[in-house]
Amino acid sequence: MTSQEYALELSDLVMHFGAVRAVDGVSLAIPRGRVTALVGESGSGKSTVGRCVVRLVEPTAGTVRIAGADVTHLSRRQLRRHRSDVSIVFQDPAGSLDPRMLVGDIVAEPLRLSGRRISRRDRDARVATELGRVGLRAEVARRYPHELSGGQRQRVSIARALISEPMLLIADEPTSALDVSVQASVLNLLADLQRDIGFACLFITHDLSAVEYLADDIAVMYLGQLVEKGSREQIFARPGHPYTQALLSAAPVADPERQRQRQQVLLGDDLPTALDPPSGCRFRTRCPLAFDRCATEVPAQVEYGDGMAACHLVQPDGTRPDVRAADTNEVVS
Ligand SMILES: Nc1ncnc2c1ncn2[C@@H]1O[C@H](COP(=O)(O)OP(=O)(O)OP(=O)(O)O)[C@@H](O)[C@H]1O
Repeated sequence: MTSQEYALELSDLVMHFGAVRAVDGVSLAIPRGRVTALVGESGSGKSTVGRCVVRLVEPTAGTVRIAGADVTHLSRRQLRRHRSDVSIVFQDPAGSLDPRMLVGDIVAEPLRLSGRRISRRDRDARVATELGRVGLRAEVARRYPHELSGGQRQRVSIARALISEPMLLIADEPTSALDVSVQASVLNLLADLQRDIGFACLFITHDLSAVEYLADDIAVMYLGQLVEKGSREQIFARPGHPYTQALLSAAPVADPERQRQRQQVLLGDDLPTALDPPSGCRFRTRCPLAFDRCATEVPAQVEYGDGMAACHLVQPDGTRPDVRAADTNEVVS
């Protein structure tokens, strides 16, 4: 693939906040029209990757390319005007929508900021179309955010993000602040819109099961680094990295029979800090399979199936460890 065929390319992206190594050398490419889920626990650096892409923060090092163009050092203003547009939907719609603005003005804001002239009538028509696309009636344009439910507000955020027809959408935990009862409908809406419109998407989530029907590819992040990448099929069927295996074992399974039979690997809550990550493999302090080499040698990213895994126990011939077989760990059935 040439650079143009990727909606997003991150090369060795680094974002340090002082001594906090939030993102520490992430390389990732999303082809146009495809969805990559970026998964990992809270604090692993996922949101910071998304914020670097839309330039809410300026990366410490590395490059961000959108549709082949290096946008790493453009100002946010320049980025906005860039032909290859990128939008973001945040976790909390209440915090990201200005409470003093009417919904219609919120949704139309990207059109105003783009600097292109557009008549009031065309603008209102675009807003009505966009609200319709996300399942809201046109009258909602004359309401304020506080008059809407959480799910409706997140639909407004999605309408605002899509009105400028971005090639790339960053969706940062778009359903995790919502009531469980509406999470699925917002997730389905995003999946339908992505299929209809065909934008590329970086879908940030801590919940692997949420991406099973949405993602083409999955990238797994741990303490600022990617530990595994691969197609959705491969990650679910043959996860290579012990961390991916543990995350999958913790995700709820719909089938009660499978849920009973599977083994869950408990990692505990003791995620080390990004201030002082462990030497060698960063996952080793929680890995049930860690051995001497893991403390001294940073694992290389080896080719594994259709992606990569960074673990001393994964081999390019497809050999992989199995965390459930580890007898040194708390393994529960
Ligand atoms: N502006 C900031 N200043 C200092 N540290 C920050 C800043 N933003 C993020 N961090 C730190 O960077 C690390 C990664 O945070 P980030 O929010 O990217 O993780 P995350 O995986 O998205 O988690 P969450 O799901 O909780 O948002 C954390 O240790 C966090 O405390």
